[in-house]
Amino acid sequence: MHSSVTLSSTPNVVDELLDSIEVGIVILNKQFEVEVWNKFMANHSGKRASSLLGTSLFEHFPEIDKQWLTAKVDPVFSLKSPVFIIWEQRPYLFKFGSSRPVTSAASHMYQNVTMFPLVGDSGSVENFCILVYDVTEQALGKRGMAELNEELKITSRVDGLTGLYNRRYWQERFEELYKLSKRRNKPSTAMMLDIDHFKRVNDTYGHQAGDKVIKMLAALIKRCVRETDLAGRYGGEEFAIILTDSTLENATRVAERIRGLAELLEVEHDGQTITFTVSLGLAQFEQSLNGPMVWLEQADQALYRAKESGRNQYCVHEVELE
Ligand SMILES: Nc1nc2c(ncn2[C@@H]2O[C@H](COP(=O)(O)OP(=O)(O)OP(=O)(O)O)[C@@H](O)[C@H]2O)c(=O)[nH]1
Repeated sequence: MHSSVTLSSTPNVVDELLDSIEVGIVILNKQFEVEVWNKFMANHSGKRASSLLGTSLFEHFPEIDKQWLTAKVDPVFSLKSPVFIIWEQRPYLFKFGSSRPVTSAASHMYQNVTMFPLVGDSGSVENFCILVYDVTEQALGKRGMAELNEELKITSRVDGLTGLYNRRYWQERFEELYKLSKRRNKPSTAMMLDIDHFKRVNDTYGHQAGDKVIKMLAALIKRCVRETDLAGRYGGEEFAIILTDSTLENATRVAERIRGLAELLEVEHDGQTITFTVSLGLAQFEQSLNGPMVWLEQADQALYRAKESGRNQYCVHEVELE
C-alpha cells in the first residue's frame, strides 16, 4: 500500500484506485509535505511512497523550482481554484524518463499537470492534490507535425533538382530584396545565366544527362556566390542570382568566374564526357528603377546580348543603351 489516505468507509478500494490509475496522484499539505504518492508516481520516479511520506517534495526533486511552484500553487489556497500547467508552457513538472524509451523519440515524459484544493471539514484548504498526466505521445505528435510543416515549407521553396530556390519563392524574396535596396543605399547586382545550346546537350546525350548538367552547374553557382546572395532556378536551364552588396564591377568578376569554371566543367554521363558553356547578363540596381521586374528585365536583355554576341560570355546592362 503506497498511499496514506484512508477513507473511513472503503479504504482498500480507494487505495486500489489510486494505484491502478494511469495518472500520477500526489497530495501535499501547505508545507509541500507528501501525504499521498500513488503507484504511477512511484513507478516513474523510482521513489517509493514510504520514503517520501511526511517529507518535503523539494527534498526529493531538486528539478522543481520551489519558488516557482509555491507561487503557482498560491491560487489553490487563496482562491480555492484549480491551476493547470500544460506541456507547451513547461514540458514537465517531475523529470521522469519517457515511458517508452525504446520506441519514443522523447528523452523525458511530457506532462500536463492539474493542481486543485482539498477542502477540509473546517472549510479551509489544508491540502492540495497534483494530478500528473503523461502526454508524451500527444506532445511528440504535435512536435512531429511542426517538424513536418517545416520540412514542407522548405520543399515548397526549393527546386528538387538543384537545391536552389524555385522560381516562385525566388521571385517572392527578390521583390523583398528590391524594396530593401530602395531603402538602403547599397549596391546590388542582378545576374541572369543561361546554358548555351542546351537543347543540343539534351538531343545528343539525353534528358537525364541534361539534368545532370543543370545539377552540376547549380552546385558550381552555389560555390561562386555568397550565402547572402539570392540564387534561384528561374527556368529549365536558366538561373537568376541577386548579388547583394555587390557593385557591377564585383559582379562582373563573379560572372567571369562562373563562366570560366563552367567552361572547364566536365560532366560524366554513361561513360561520356559532356562539356558546355554559359552566357550571363548583369544589371546593377539603380534608385531610378521602376519596379523589380524592370531590373530583372535589364539583366535578361544583357543576357540576350551575350547570346547574340557569340555566347560563352557575360554582358552588362548599360544605361545609355536603354
Ligand atoms: N534536361 C533538361 N532539359 C531542360 C530542362 N528544362 C528545359 N530544358 C531544355 O532546355 C532547352 C532550352 O532550349 P532553348 O531555350 O532553345 O535554348 P538553348 O538550346 O539553350 O540555346 P541558347 O539558350 O540560345 O544558347 C530545351 O530543349 C528544353 O527542353 C530540364 O529541367 N532538364
